[in-house]
Amino acid sequence: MPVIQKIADALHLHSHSTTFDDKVTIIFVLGGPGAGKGTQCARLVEDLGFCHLSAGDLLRAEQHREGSEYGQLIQTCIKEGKIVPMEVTVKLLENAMKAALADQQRSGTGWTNGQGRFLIDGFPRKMDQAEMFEHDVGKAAAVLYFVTTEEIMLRRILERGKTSGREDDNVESLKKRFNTYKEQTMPVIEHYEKLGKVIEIDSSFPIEEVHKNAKAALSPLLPETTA
Ligand SMILES: Nc1ncnc2c1ncn2[C@@H]1O[C@H](COP(=O)(O)OP(=O)(O)OP(=O)(O)O)[C@@H](O)[C@H]1O
Ligand SMILES: O=c1ccn([C@@H]2O[C@H](COP(=O)(O)O)[C@@H](O)[C@H]2O)c(=O)[nH]1
Repeated sequence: MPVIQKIADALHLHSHSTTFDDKVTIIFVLGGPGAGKGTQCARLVEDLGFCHLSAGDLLRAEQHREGSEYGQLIQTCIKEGKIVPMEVTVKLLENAMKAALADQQRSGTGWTNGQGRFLIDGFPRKMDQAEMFEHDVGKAAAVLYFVTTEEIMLRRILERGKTSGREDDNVESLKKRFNTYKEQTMPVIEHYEKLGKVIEIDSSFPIEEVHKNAKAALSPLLPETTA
């Protein structure tokens, strides 16, 4: 984002609207590879009616979509643990959010009168993505941050790699993913920490215990459903 635009935004010199307003609750979900983000998002979908969008899953689907101009680029980035250019990922997320909000089948808690609630899993992994998403798409209410040791993450990913078929669930790719995480994603977490938006959950414990803690921390942030 150009500096002049940042200053204008900070001073509220012009009004700028995002694609989604505050009827839509957006929670970013971060944590190292294998911290348990996807597992916990699935449990929160069951309990709190979230729509779960994994940036990695959307990228893998785009990689395999016939006719995609980004297939090769995405494949290389994923294998190397690099971040795909933000324009691609932000657009995929925005489209998926629009589709979920337009989906007539989706109803119930948090999904009436234009309301919606999203867990955006594995995103933003880099500051430029965070800035672009919040400027164009919508504001994040909080960042759910799952933390455990590198040893536990390594063990979980290598176990998952036996059946996942993922090209990056191996020691070589994992080392690169850990590096990218430390160099590019940690600054994102620090940024949101300064804004008081980070909910940190220790994900070293069994799945149900982690879920109980995550659910208790998130529930108060969710708006009442309007009739
Ligand atoms: N609390 C837990 N205890 C034990 N195993 C777990 C726990 N949470 C997740 N797992 C297992 O660890 C593996 C990684 O979990 P998951 O896919 O949820 O991680 P992730 O953070 O989404 O990883 P990535 O960012 O690489 O996609 C999975 O096989 C999952 O079943
Ligand atoms: O915003 C994002 C999210 C992910 N990626 C790439 O995808 C892989 C796998 O992500 P998972 O969350 O582990 O499924 C990640 O290592 C990046 O290469 C991305 O570029 N941008």
